[in-house]
Amino acid sequence: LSTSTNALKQAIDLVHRKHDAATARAGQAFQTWSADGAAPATIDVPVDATPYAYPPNCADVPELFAAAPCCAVTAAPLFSADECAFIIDEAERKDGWVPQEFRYARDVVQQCEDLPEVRSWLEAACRDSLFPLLQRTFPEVVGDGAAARDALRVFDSKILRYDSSKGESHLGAHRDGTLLTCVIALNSLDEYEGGGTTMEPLERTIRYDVGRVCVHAGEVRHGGAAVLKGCRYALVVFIDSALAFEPARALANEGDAQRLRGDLDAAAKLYDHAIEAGSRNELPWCGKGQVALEKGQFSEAAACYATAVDITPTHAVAWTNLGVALAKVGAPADVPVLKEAATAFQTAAALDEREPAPLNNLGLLLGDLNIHDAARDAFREAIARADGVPARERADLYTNLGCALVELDAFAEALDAFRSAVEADPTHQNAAKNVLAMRSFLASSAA
Ligand SMILES: O=C(O)CCC(=O)C(=O)O
Ligand SMILES: [Fe+2]
Repeated sequence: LSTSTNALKQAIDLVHRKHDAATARAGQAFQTWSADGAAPATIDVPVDATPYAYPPNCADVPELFAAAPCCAVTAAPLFSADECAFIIDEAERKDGWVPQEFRYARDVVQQCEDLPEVRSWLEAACRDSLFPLLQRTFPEVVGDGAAARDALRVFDSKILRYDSSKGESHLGAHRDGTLLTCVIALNSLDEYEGGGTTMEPLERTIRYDVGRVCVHAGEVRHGGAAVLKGCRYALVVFIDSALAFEPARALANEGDAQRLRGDLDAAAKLYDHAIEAGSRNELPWCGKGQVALEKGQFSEAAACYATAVDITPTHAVAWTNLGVALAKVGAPADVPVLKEAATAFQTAAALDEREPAPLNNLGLLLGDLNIHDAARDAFREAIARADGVPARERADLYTNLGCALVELDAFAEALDAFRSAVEADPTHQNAAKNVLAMRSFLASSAA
C-alpha cells in the first residue's frame, strides 16, 4: 500500500467508527426502534406515495439511489390535520424559534428534541409510518425486514417556520448531511402562497397539503421555496442508517466538523480523503476552498471553487466564494482576473435571486475599480433583496451604498443611505459616525 492509500484507509476507519458510535442505540435522542422480535418484517403504510423520477441522464444522482426516485410525496395525508395542529401549537407555545446558521437560510426553526410532546409523537410516527414509508420507497437503500427498518436513526429533527410577514421566507438550495430526509407539511396550502419543496434535478417545486410527507435522499439538491404570503410550517426529519456507511460523505462531513472547530489542517486532509474516496458532489471542494480562504491562500481557493462550480454549476454560494477568491487574486489591477470575479458574482446573483451577498461583493469590487455608478446600482439591488437578512448585514449594505453615493457627489442621497443604515441597526458604529460626518459636511458646504 502507498502512504496515501494507508492514510485514506485510516481516515475511513476513523469515520466508520464514528458512524457506528453515532448510530448505536445508546445515546439516541429519539427511541425509534421496536422491542426486539416485536415488529413484523413489513409494516403497511396506509397511503400511496407518488414517485418523482430523476430526469433521464441526470448527472447528479446520489450513488446509493441509482434505482430510486428523486423524491416521493404521499398521495394522501399520512398524519391528520389535528396531529399537525398540535405540533404547531406546542412549537408556538414554546416560541423558541431561532434562525438557521446557514448563509442560504431565511426560515426559523425549533428542535423537536426540545418539545416533549412532539418528541414522543415523532418516535411513534417514525416507528409506525415514516420508517415504513422510507423502507417502501427506498428498498435498496434501507434494506428489507424489521432489523433494517429498526437500524434507521433520527440524526436531527426540527420544525420550520416560513413566515412571509417576518421576512422568514425561504431556504436556498442545499444538500442535507444525512442519508434520507422526510418533510411533513404541517399546515394547509390555503394558509400560504408559494412555499413547498424545490427539487433541483426536477427543476420544480412540489407543494403538498397538511399531513402529507415528502421523502428524498439527503444528498439531492433541494430547498424550501419562498413563501410569498402567509406562513408555512413543516417538520423535517434527517435520518441515517446504522447499516449504511458512505465513506466519501462521512469524510466530507467530518471535514466540516473539524473546520468548524478551527482545525483547518485536519479539515483539509479529510476533504482530500473524501475526494479520493470517490465523492461525486462538490461539497469537499467547497470545504477545501473555505479552508484556503480562511488561510488566505486565494489562488488555491479559486481553483477549489472553480472545480466545485464545474461539478455543480447551480451552486450559488460556490460562485460567490469563487468571486471572493478571484477578487483577492486579481487585486489591485489584474483586470482580466477581476472581470472573472465580477462574472462569478453576477452568476451567483442570477442563480439565487433572493441573496444579496453576491451583489454586495460585486459593488465592493466595482468600487475598488472606481466604477462607482455600477457599484451604487449593485448595492441598491442587494438592498432590494435584504429583507430577512440580519440587521447588521442590512446596515452594511446601506453603508456601502452611502459610500458609493459620496464618490458620485450625491451627498443628500448618501445621507439618506447612512440614515437607513442606522435605522436598520442602531448599534452599527460606522453608520452613526457616517450620518454625523455627512451632516456636518452638508452644513459646511451650505454655509
Ligand atoms: O421546507 C422544505 O420543504 C425543505 C426543508 C429543508 O430542506 C431542510 O430543512 O433541510
Ligand atoms: Fe434540506
